[in-house]
Amino acid sequence: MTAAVQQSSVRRADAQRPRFAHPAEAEFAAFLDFYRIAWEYEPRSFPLRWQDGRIVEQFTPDFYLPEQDLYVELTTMKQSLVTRKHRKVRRLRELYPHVNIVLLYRKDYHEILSRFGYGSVDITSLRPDQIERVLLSPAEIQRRVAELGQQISTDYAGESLVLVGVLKGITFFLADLARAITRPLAIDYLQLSRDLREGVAIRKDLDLDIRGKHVLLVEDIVNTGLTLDFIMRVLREREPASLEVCALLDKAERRLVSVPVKYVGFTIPNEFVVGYGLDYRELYRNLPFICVLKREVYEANGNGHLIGGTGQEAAAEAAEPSLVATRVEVGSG
Ligand SMILES: O=P(O)(O)OC[C@H]1O[C@H](OP(=O)(O)OP(=O)(O)O)[C@H](O)[C@@H]1O
Ligand code: HPA
Repeated sequence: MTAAVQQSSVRRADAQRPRFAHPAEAEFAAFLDFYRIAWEYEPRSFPLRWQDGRIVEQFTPDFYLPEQDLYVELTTMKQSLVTRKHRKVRRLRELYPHVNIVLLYRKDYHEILSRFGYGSVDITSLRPDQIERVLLSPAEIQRRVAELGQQISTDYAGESLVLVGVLKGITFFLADLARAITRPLAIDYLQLSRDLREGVAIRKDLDLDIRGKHVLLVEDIVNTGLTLDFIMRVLREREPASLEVCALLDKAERRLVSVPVKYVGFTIPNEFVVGYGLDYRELYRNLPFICVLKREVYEANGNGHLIGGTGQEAAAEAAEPSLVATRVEVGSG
């Protein structure tokens, strides 16, 4: 079964967009959309004062961010407004101590990202304006990894397995997936070398003997399928009890050879992506989200500003016909 999730799942179609009372609210909603943080606009009013059993004062925070169970009230630098809002927030906290609320100044928008697993956005000297678009937020990745872990745990009930990760893009996905699986498991790694003339070869082989074992091959991304096809043939010769594949990302449009990927995290459009283990010339693996970078970033790298090289590879990848603003699908085997 494959469930499709619109790329704009946390965004709203124009017709569904609320009428914002203030331009700053529309700007904040656009900021949240960019980082794929789910939001609701003014979903709840909190009574603050009563007289003769009637509500005489209430407070409706501007936004609710369900992923963090957090209300946000935006504020300006205007002192009279700030004082009034501080008073309302204080009162709300007294009356509803379990409600999380922050009063947010425009200059502090980016600070809120750390609550959503973004860490510091310029973690590798990457500025927000160098990101073309965020494809998958940390919360979306973690939710899907947890689902995959559950599904795999169910499918391997009563068994133990060997997770085989293909270095190096697998670094974070394998670490998270392994902890989401509740079956006993061993972890091993393969590393490949690629040579234009010689093709793909094993640079670092497994330490474990997988004969008679249930093997789950874990990949960060499948494009043409050529890498996976090669690895599957090598591993099958070792006669495991079973051999299945789990890939976080599937660029299905690029497939040249058919490969059986039983567990798919997300089917993504044909764009070059970085983050959460995926690199461009070894950079950006430590971004906690997955994004498409602006072309100028690759060009800067290609000129040797960051890590050297010609930058042609990713520029070529990035230049391939892409389905920008199409959708990300959540798939399962
Ligand atoms: O389906 P294919 O077209 O064969 O492409 C998929 C391969 O590309 C990526 O590796 P990459 O060369 O980026 O190495 P890395 O994991 O070390 O970053 C990925 O980890 C796969 O191994
Ligand atoms: O989109 C990608 N990003 C990073 N590394 C990759 N290796 C294959 N595809 C990709």
